[in-house]
Amino acid sequence: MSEVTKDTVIEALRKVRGPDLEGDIVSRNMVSDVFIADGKVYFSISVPAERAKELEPLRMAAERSVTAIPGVKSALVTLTADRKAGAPTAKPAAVGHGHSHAHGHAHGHSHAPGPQAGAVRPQKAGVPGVGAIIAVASGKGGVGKSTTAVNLALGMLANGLRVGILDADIYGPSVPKLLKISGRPQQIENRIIVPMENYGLKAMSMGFLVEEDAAMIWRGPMVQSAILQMLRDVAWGELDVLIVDMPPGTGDAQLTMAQQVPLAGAVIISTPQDLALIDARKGIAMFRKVEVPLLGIVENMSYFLAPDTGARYDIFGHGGARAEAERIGVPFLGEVPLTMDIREKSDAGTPVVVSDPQGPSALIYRDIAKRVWEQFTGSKQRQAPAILFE
Ligand SMILES: Nc1ncnc2c1ncn2[C@@H]1O[C@H](COP(=O)(O)OP(=O)(O)OP(=O)(O)O)[C@@H](O)[C@H]1O
Repeated sequence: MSEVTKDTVIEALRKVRGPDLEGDIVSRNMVSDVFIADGKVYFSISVPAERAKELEPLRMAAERSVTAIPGVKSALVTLTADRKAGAPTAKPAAVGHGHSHAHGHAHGHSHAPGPQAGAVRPQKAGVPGVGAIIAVASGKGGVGKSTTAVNLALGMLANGLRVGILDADIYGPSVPKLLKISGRPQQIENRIIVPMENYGLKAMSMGFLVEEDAAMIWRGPMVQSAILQMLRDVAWGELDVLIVDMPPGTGDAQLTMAQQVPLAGAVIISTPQDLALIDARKGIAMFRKVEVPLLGIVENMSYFLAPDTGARYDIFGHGGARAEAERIGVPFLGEVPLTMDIREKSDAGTPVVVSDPQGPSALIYRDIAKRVWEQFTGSKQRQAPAILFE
């Protein structure tokens, strides 16, 4: 069977008429970049936000015409909200999110303030009902990012917030295991799926959707598209905060993700070692580049706590992350020791914050959760004057 190419897809889309039957969607510049992998085609069509519902048939027509191409297994087409002509295009000042393209799904459920809702600078559309999306990231793998993300999310929940977690680590999803969730999420209407849940925490992960290793062959654009779908096509409900467990590292994929997800802030996890700190620095530079506020650094595996005596051993160069945070002017959020219970309870899918909620490790995570939230609300206040709709 012949390989499907972008050109064949674009040719097919030239036959789809634009809104009001004027021209076609390709010549009217409404089609995003087209991603093709394994016979599956992904792209979006930008339409004016207020016409999204009415233009649903256009989306369906595009999907049909692409599915009809020989060799195409399926097509996933989404509508994204277009920016109104004349909307401000200036580059954002101190905060804002660089991107002028609104990624909001426009089919029906979008009531989030779009970039045209009176905003002084362009904003990525948020996720309706979700107060803040906060990334947990690390400059490199293996520093305990996922363990910290899960316990931080549960710590925020324990502190009284409504919380969800999105596992954006497509190649090595760990949230299903860390939260002991198996099975597949339910689909409700029109591709919208219900998040899984355990310990009161709503969760979404590629691990729930595809067989293990299936995602390994995916290329960057598919990964981004999958993450944006897990963000926007999931019935998250009302949440104060959605924690995003980012893929480790600071490559192009991470950068694109940091740009595309409407992040309210980022938390960097590092171990105290020099090498990890160099990587953490790269992580910080990445978020600065895309103008996502840095809520702070957590030092993981900061010191060792002996299981029997509770004695503390500073064997990892403890304090490195705090010193680094001070040096570069980023808040320091706290130190998590290396302990047997954190490791064993994570492996068992019963994170310390829920399995031993009054234990010393749980209290440390709750304290960090409190600081992250304080930093977020603080940074929101600092941003407020520039955002009219708030
Ligand atoms: N504070 C801690 N004390 C003890 N063990 C820990 C701690 N933090 C993480 N670990 C353990 O370290 C290992 C790596 O943690 P985790 O999977 O969270 O790292 P990660 O940075 O998300 O890794 P990757 O980026 O490769 O997915 C796990 O076995 C985890 O249980």
